[in-house]
Parts: sequence; structure tokens; C-alpha cells
Amino acid sequence: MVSLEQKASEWSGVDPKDAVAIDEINLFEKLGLQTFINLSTNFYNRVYNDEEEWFRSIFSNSNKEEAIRNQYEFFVQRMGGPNLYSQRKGHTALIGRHRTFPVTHKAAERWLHHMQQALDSAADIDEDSKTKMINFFRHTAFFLVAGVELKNQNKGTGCKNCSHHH
Ligand code: HEM
Repeated sequence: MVSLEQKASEWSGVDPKDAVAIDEINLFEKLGLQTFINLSTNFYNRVYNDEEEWFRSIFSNSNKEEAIRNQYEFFVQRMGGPNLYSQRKGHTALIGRHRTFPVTHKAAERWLHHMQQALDSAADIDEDSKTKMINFFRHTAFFLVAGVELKNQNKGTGCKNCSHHH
């Protein structure tokens, strides 16, 4: 059976070991909170202004300020800082939280396009940190594509591992 991890690696082209290079140093200590706030603000400004309506509309039921906070709190937590996200919202459960969105290969590439632009314009992030971050983002994006696809396949037919029980 092909795992989500394997699919994420194959589809993203990111080696699993490069995807977790963000853990080699403490990026939160290196960059500081404001850098993460800046990055997520920059990213979501691009998303909410996207000329591609199909992508922009994925976020139309979300509040931009909340989306920014959700994202930077998650990044801070994942990259060595305090557990701001979980303190406020509980488990990160990223696949579950993306389940209702059309997280396709095309959407992943568009998400990554905006994140790459946001990183490119971030004067407060050094090149090595940028490389580590984009590898993590790319791998996670395709992990989400694979995970949401799997969840939606199981929906309706129920859990196939459970179908033998009564
Ligand atoms: C693959 C394409 C992706 C799409 C289409 C997508 C779409 C969305 C949307 C529509 C939201 C709701 C905005 C909000 O209210 O917070 C969201 C939330 C979020 N996304 Fe994504 N996302 C993608 C990739 C990613 C990646 C790669 C990450 C992490 C590296 C990520 C992390 C998050 C987090 C932490 C939240 C907040 C969840 C919550 O608290 O409900 N997303 N995403």
C-alpha cells in the first residue's frame, strides 16, 4: 500500500529528509515572531488578490485576518516556537481541516506559487531558511492533496477497514 508520505514525496518531488530540514535549526528563534506574521500577511494578501478567481474563491468563506493568524500560529508552532495554534484551536489535524476545500494538484501549485512569491519578497528571511521552508511547504501541500483525496474517497462508502465488522 502506498502511504500518504510516499505520495507526498512523489508528487512534490521533495525528498522526505529535505521536507523535515526545518527541524535542523530552530527557525522561530532564528527569525522571530514578526517575521512569521509578515510572511503569512504577505501570502494571504496575494491569495485574496489572486487574479485567478478559481483559487481566490477557495478562501471566500474565510476571514483574511483569521486565516493569517491561523497560518502564522501554525508555522510558529511547527518551526520551534510556542504552541500558539494548539493552545487556541487544539489538534492541528491539517488533513481534516482542509477536507472541505478542493485541495487538488493545481490548487497546491497555486498555493505554492503565492508562498514562493511571499518568500521571495521577504527581506527578513535568509536564503537557507527560505529553502528549508519551501521544501516543507511543498511536501506538506502534496501531503494534503493525497490526504484529502483519501478522506473523500472513504466518504460515503465508510471506512473500508471497518466494513467487515457489524
Ligand atoms: C495545497 C493547497 C492548499 C489549499 C487550497 C489550502 C486552503 C486552505 C483554506 C481555504 C483554509 C481556510 C483559511 C482559514 O480560515 O484559516 C486553510 C487553512 C489552513 N491551512 Fe491551508 N491550504 C493549502 C495548503 C496548506 C499548506 C501547505 C499548509 C501548511 C504548510 C496549510 C496550512 C493551513 C493551516 C494551518 C490552516 C488553518 C486551519 C484552521 O485553523 O482551520 N495549508 N487552507
